[in-house]
Amino acid sequence: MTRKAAILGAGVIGAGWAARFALMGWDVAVFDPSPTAKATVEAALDRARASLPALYDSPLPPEGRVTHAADLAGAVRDAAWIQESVPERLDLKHTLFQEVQAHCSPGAILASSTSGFTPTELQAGAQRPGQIIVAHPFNPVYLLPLVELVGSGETPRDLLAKAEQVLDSLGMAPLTIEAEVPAHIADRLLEAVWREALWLVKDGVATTGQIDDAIRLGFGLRWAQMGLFETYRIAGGDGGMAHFLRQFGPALKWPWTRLMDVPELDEALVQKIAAQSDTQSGAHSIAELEAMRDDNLVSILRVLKDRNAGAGAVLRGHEAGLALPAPDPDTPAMPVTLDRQVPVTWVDYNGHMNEARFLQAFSNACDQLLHWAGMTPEAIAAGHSVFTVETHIRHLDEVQIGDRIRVKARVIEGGGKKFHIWQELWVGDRLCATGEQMLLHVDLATRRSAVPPDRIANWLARAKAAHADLPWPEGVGRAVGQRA
Ligand SMILES: NC(=O)C1=CN([C@@H]2O[C@H](COP(=O)(O)OP(=O)(O)OC[C@H]3O[C@@H](n4cnc5c(N)ncnc54)[C@H](O)[C@@H]3O)[C@@H](O)[C@H]2O)C=CC1
Ligand SMILES: C[N+](C)(C)CC(=O)CC(=O)[O-]
Repeated sequence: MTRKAAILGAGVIGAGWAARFALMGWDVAVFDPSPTAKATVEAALDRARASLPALYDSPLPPEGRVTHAADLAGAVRDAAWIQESVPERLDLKHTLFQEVQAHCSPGAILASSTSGFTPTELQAGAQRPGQIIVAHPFNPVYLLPLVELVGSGETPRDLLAKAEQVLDSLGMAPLTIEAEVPAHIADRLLEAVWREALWLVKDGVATTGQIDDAIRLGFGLRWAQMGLFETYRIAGGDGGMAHFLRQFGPALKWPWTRLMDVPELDEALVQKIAAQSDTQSGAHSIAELEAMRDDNLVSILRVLKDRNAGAGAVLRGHEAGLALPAPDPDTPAMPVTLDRQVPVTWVDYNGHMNEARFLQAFSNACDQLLHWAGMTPEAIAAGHSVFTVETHIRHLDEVQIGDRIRVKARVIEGGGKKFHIWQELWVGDRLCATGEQMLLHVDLATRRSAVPPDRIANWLARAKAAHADLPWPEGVGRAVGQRA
């Protein structure tokens, strides 16, 4: 499959898709007649570059090329994935699909971002109905993994399977929905909450700020990691879900909510909500709010990744496929042991990468080298590990948020009980830090030093021999306060 995506409509959602595809290495052709489309895509790319790579501890593929096509035919030609994100109007989408199918490959995936239309509605009047599916994303598309994937009876199963594969490769989480219903799953839930929130404001029960606090200070934190059913199972105590349903079930019929009743969005209500929203958030521009949202999402997602929970589990799975290739230990060059972007969470009050993060980078890079040498989770489970006994870090230049850092390693001593490693942290051609560490191989049963298993010993001894003729690094063996 060629890795070219066509993005039709480049507003909030189309620009987000363009950024997600491009940062995952796809070439992207955008078609949107609006004179502001280019700027919207550029802004989304900037936000994505500042956030998406920061989710990962491995390098993303080289960024794809983003071009703006003069016409729709030029955009969709040769594209393997065509993503429609024009306004939510069925007539507009029908006209667009007819033109797309006249020019695109019949094998291409033709996906709609629609929030509410079903595939059967979208396919009406199409030349090849089975080619059109729903791939409903969430804003910001370059950070949130969920995509609701829906086909109709006309949709070949292998097309959905292919779509799932592509979305997986983009680091996204396709949720394939068998039933065709208006608004799929997530927007039905969101609409119920949204309707209720509008009533609370209209009835003067709560302000927009109070409602947002009620979500973000409480159940919003639970939903990000456990969703609704798992959370309520716990709320049933040891009696679990059955007890929860018996206890709170009756409230559903009292009822606590306004159910399907929709408040009239007359000018007075629009003004009331808009004024409250201005008071709540008007001090910030939309761009500032987007940056805050993205920084917070990156931090939340990274914590979830560490805990392998919720969307963090998706990230982990995707990252496993992005790992650096293992080097040949006999190569007479320092291998790159870490290649990543500096995330916002690594920056301190001085506005640069905090000293503790240099140790983290060197520690992760050292673990990577040892992993290549054979110190795998299985080897560790069998009792073979290392303990660090000494570390010396020199900070030679500042590292900023978003910088791409590369660590290179040299094995000075290896193969026996001692493992002496020299590491250099580079940003482009700037050497920003060096780290020198002495580690001891240990037997985890006795927790005392021991020679490593042959496989690990041989790999490290070969790397040491391969590195031996490299120029001796300036700074090896330095101590704090040493006279020049
Ligand atoms: N905004 C949101 O939160 C979400 C929206 N969606 C869905 O994504 C779709 C797009 O929504 P938004 O990005 O919010 O809309 P938007 O209004 O921000 O962007 C729509 C873009 O389509 C362009 N456009 C209009 N006619 C076109 C045509 N014939 N060919 C190419 N481009 C054309 C417009 O110039 C505009 O840039 C809708 O179907 C919506 O339901 C899905 C998930 C979330
Ligand atoms: C408001 N909306 C229906 C367009 C929202 C979505 O479709 C998904 C989202 O990102 O919340």
